[in-house]
Amino acid sequence: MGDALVELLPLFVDVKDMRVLVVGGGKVGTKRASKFSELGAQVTVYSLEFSPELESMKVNKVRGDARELDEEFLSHFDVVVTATNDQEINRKVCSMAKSMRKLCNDPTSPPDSNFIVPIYFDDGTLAVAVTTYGRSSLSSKYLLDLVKDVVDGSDVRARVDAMYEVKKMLKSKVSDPSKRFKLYSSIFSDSIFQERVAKGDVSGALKRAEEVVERGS
Ligand SMILES: C[C@@]1(CC(=O)O)c2cc3[nH]c(cc4nc(cc5[nH]c(cc(n2)[C@H]1CCC(=O)O)[C@@](C)(CC(=O)O)[C@@H]5CCC(=O)O)C(CC(=O)O)=C4CCC(=O)O)c(CCC(=O)O)c3CC(=O)O
Ligand SMILES: NC(=O)C1=CN([C@@H]2O[C@H](COP(=O)(O)OP(=O)(O)OC[C@H]3O[C@@H](n4cnc5c(N)ncnc54)[C@H](O)[C@@H]3O)[C@@H](O)[C@H]2O)C=CC1
Repeated sequence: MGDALVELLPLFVDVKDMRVLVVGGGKVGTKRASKFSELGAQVTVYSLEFSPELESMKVNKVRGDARELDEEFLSHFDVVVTATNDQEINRKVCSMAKSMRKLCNDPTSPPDSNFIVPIYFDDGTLAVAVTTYGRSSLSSKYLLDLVKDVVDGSDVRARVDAMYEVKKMLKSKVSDPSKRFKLYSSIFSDSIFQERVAKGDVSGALKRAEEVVERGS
């Protein structure tokens, strides 16, 4: 586990309207089903038994034995999660899904997955996701908490907000993209701009950015 030579590309994916099959309706299956469902996916849970939360959740439920799943059934889905407590079954279903070029997450065996679900925060301005490739979820959570503290104790959100205003201003004022790209860097590293951002003075920072643009053109 975690030692497999698999390199993964981090992506932030819009799962809205995707068809997601969760095999196994226990604790882990419930977590995955509710996350995908919250984000607008069409979730089907296929399991021998369903947790009480799933019973009351608005997802499709199909009662059945995962040993009987076939390609015809899987062909109706874009994404598969194998979360039974039987590793052998999970591996078989995930392998079938991957051979059909589906995305498959096996939360019981990261090396058998072609995507994993990281721990993350997303406040709408910025998002950070962490994984240890299944080595230790608790350590991933520890790192994410450290990152959250750094974000909260720094001016990074104000920087993002100010630079977003700068981007809108530059796109409307400077038509040459190569000039714009130089200006992003000069503005970002300008000490007066930075001082105003640090004080939370986004409009003052934007004024300074405009001065940098006028000076440079
Ligand atoms: C690879 C991955 C699955 C994937 O591919 O998606 C995976 C794999 C495994 N985790 C296991 C155990 C635990 N998982 C948690 C918790 C979380 N696990 C999550 C993600 C992932 N877990 C994926 C990437 C993880 C990464 O790289 O960091 C989180 C972040 C998100 C989520 O699951 O929704 C959620 C945090 C929620 C929160 O705190 O907010 C806890 C702690 C707890 O329950 O409080 C424990 C017990 C202690 C520990 O392990 O640290 C075991 C069984 C080990 C065994 O059997 O002994 C396996 C399988 C294996 O290792 O074989
Ligand atoms: N990724 C993660 O965060 C974590 C992963 N795990 C691993 O995930 C696995 C599942 O854990 P839990 O959800 O806690 O187990 P659980 O016992 O709560 O749920 C298992 C579910 O699988 C279903 N199932 C079993 N055999 C089946 C079959 N043949 N066909 C259809 N459905 C079947 C059961 O009806 C049940 O709903 C375990 O192997 C565990 O090691 C555990 C904790 C965290």
